[in-house]
Amino acid sequence: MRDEIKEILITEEEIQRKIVEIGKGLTEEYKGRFPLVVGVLKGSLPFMGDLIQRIDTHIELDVMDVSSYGNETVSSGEVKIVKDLNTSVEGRDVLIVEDIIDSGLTLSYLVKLFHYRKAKSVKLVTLLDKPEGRKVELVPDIVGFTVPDEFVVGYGLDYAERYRNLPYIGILKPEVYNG
Ligand SMILES: O=P(O)(O)OC[C@H]1O[C@H](OP(=O)(O)OP(=O)(O)O)[C@H](O)[C@@H]1O
Ligand code: HPA
Ligand SMILES: [Mg+2]
Repeated sequence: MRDEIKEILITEEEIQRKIVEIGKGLTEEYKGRFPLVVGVLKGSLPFMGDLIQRIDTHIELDVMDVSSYGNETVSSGEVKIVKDLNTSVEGRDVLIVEDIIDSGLTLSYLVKLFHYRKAKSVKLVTLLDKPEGRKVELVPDIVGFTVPDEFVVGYGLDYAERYRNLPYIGILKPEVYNG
């Protein structure tokens, strides 16, 4: 374990077991429907990469980069599209894949955007849900784990772009971001 990590919240094994379970459910749900799976950069990359291998039916993949945090631990509240999809969502079953829902600002923006762009359905799967962080009402369709109101890192989640490559989810020691 790295020195800057106070505690491991979710181990690598727990994450991978959960992904198999979520993948089974999504396989049943999307069989014969060719959903557009949208990963939200950059945090969702490890989760999306592992999850799609557990969805045993045809999917199309795209990514979108939306940012509201910059290098801070608190959302600025302003959602910026850094990179849009290459694919039209019109008439498509869209599955958004996220690493975490915290304030809900990023995802409520995306869900509204895809409805506005006439998606047939929009579902949201997130590895982590931090309900105490919510600033807008948003209930994800599928949640891997519920986490406490602390800044978590690892498995895609960063602090100032670091720690995304940890295979587990951990809590950072406060002195790391308080200087
Ligand atoms: O519910 P919210 O408060 O909106 O927070 C969740 C979003 O914030 C993080 O992304 P970030 O903007 O940090 O970009 P990143 O994935 O590149 O780290 C995370 O990956 C989610 O996309
Ligand atoms: O707890 C978090 N950790 C990392 N990135 C985040 N983006 C929203 N919440 C978090
Ligand atoms: Mg981030």
